[in-house]
Amino acid sequence: MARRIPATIISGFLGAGKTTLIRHVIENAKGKRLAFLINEFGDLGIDRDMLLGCGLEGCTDDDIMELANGCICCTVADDFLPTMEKLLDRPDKPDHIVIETSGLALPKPLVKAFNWPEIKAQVTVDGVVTVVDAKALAEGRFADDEDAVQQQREADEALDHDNPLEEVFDDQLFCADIVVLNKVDLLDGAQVDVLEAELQTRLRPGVHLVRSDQSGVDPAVLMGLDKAAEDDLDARPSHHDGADDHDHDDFHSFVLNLASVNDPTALEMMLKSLIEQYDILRIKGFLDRPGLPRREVFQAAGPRLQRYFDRPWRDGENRRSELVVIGLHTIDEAAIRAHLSDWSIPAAAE
Ligand SMILES: Nc1nc2c(ncn2[C@@H]2O[C@H](COP(=O)(O)OP(=O)(O)OP(=O)(O)O)[C@@H](O)[C@H]2O)c(=O)[nH]1
Repeated sequence: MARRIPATIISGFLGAGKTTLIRHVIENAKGKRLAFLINEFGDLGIDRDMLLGCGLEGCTDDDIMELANGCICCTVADDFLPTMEKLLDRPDKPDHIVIETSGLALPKPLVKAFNWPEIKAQVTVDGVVTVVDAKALAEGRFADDEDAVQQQREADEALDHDNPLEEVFDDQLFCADIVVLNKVDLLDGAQVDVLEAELQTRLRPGVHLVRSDQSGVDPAVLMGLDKAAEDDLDARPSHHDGADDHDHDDFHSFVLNLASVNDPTALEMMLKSLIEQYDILRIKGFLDRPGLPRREVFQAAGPRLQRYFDRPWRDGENRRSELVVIGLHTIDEAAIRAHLSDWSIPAAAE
């Protein structure tokens, strides 16, 4: 058989640092021809646009393909396979394929898809890289809050008490060939030591863990693992083994269309308070700042916010302020929209 193209799957919970890692891989490609498939939860393709906005070589429309329509693990046949076929039909085949899954995706169904005959003949899963937000893990964001579970139990005996955040996080860890413990800059060394020791006990035997700040791991450490992950699915346990897909009804996302933002600090303060009040998991998107030539990226991963300017708005481009919000299915979208009514574009004008 001709040499198959290696594919690396980048997994990791919402906001862990997957796109940051992809950017780092692009910056350190060293002449390798890489193709990227980017998938995200929610209706706006922010990640791909953000990567294209960085203006790097290897960051063109052709290099970065988007897998739209929600979580890759549940849309494999509709979206992933046709996109891969398109990629493999190209005359200039890539040296390596990198796939960023959405933060809510289970990696295992995707790995499984590499056993489809059309794909298996040409591509193999070199490895699954799982990025972990060290700070979020230290804050216990993926573990059950015992008080909340108890309250729920008292309120409704029939409720399913599994924690969807923990399940997704576990599945991403169980499937990993290597784990990147990212955002260690937000913790002190002793905290990272404790976290790393605890995390290591949850990984499959032989899975290594590397620490990082800004996902700054040498791509040579992550790529070239040669694991052929599609051939050892049984070694990768999942909370969802036996089910065809997992329940994205556990999560909800919506898009906020905002007016031009004159006072970003006030907006930021409002969003910060909404994140705390409504336990928003992730916000990301772009802001239009009147009079300024560049669009502003806005990010929130849990309670931590970030803003920075990326590329200039293009001539004739519709300057829009759009943010994707992701939370659990219980998130009160109407209340969040009501709090932001002063910033919002009236529906008719959208
Ligand atoms: N302090 C700190 N922030 C980081 C680090 N890595 C990434 N971030 C920030 O965390 C936020 C989320 O990073 P992304 O790379 O977009 O995360 P992601 O996993 O691609 O997010 P989703 O695709 O939405 O799941 C951004 O604001 C990053 O700038 C890090 O090592 N330290």
